[in-house]
Amino acid sequence: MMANSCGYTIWLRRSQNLLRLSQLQENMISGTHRTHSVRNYKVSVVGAAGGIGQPLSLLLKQNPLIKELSLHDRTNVKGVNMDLSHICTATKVESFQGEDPASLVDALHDSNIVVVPAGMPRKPDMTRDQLLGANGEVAISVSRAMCAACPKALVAYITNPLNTVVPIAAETMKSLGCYDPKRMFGVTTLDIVRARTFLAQRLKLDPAEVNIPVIGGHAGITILPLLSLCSPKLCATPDEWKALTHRIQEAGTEVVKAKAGGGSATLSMAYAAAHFVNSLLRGLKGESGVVECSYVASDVTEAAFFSTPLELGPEGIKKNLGLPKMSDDEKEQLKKMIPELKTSIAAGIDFAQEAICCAKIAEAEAKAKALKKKNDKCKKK
Ligand SMILES: NC(=O)C1=CN([C@@H]2O[C@H](COP(=O)(O)OP(=O)(O)OC[C@H]3O[C@@H](n4cnc5c(N)ncnc54)[C@H](O)[C@@H]3O)[C@@H](O)[C@H]2O)C=CC1
Ligand SMILES: O=C([O-])CC(=O)C(=O)O
Repeated sequence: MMANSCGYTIWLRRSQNLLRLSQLQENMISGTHRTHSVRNYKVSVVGAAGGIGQPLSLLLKQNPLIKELSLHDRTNVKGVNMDLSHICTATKVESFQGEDPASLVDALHDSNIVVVPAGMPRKPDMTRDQLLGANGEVAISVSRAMCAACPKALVAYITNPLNTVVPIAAETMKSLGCYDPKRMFGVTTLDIVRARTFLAQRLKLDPAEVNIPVIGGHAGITILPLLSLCSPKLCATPDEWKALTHRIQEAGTEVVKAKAGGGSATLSMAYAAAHFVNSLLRGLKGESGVVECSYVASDVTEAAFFSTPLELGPEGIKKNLGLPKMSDDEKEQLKKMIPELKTSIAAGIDFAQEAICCAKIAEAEAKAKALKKKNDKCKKK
């Protein structure tokens, strides 16, 4: 009896420690204390069975603000759902599988946030732009489903080429009359995660102590880390400065090369996206002072989409904080990236317009077919 009760006490202590650990993890992810949080939101992940989708869903299952996690993928998502649903957090998980638009509409129904890591990753020697043919359609199907299922949700795209995918989504939602630029985001958080990591290595600090804005877009020279604003201050030679900027801009390619045909960044991206989704949730619940950089519709430069620090709120973007103060060299780099961003944005608008046109033709053809069928029936009578 004594031994049993002693064993039970040890077990209880251990499980309390376990609980404490998971509470700690939740707090780490959320930046909030569990007792002050409200588990109130539905978050959907499109592409949940993929390299990013799975670890992202695992992290979101631990977020104390999420009541319901809805997983969608074309394939293999049922097992991911079963697996996650055994984790002892109160977040309810459900899954929807299939290529048909109806399964996506069902998955997204009444979501507060839709996060999209669906689509093909790069292989070595590919540019992100080369993914447009394979991935452009993702933004169209998600936009259509959102207009039907959750027109007021915030949407966070991860899918590449991000600089083009977000304009495709915006154009598609516009054509359906449900576009709200305050609610659409391209996730560039991984660039900031990387910048903080590399700068912390250089400064010999904990990355948690390092802050830096990264503006622009999410490909090559359109990724502009503002090293002049690094906190704590970075003292380095111009060559070191250049090398650090280049490393941050090409970090995605570094991972693609290291994975040697096995895809691109997944775990660091899942970490970055979980952080970004948590910031969106904190904004939704009315927390003040939540600021993230993200690629959004913008009028701060000549590019119609651009990432700058944004204050987040219950409606998505509360305030675009605009371009931070830059050094002369950073201003030059900004000038150089704008034509590339404009080209990527124009490609997105063209892609969406073509799809809108095809959809209209298909709709007209279906109507004509139905009318002909009706006329033939009448003639027979
Ligand atoms: N924004 C960023 O910083 C980053 C973006 N990415 C991008 O994220 C995307 C996903 O990467 P991974 O997870 O590594 O790829 P993956 O191939 O491992 O997973 C993609 C998943 O999406 C699913 N999928 C594809 N089309 C779909 C559709 N129309 N509807 C529903 N599900 C669909 C697939 O079945 C698969 O499970 C890629 O385009 C990649 O380039 C990757 C890293 C960083
Ligand atoms: O490089 C890629 O293709 C994936 C990506 O966007 C990143 O890791 O930054």
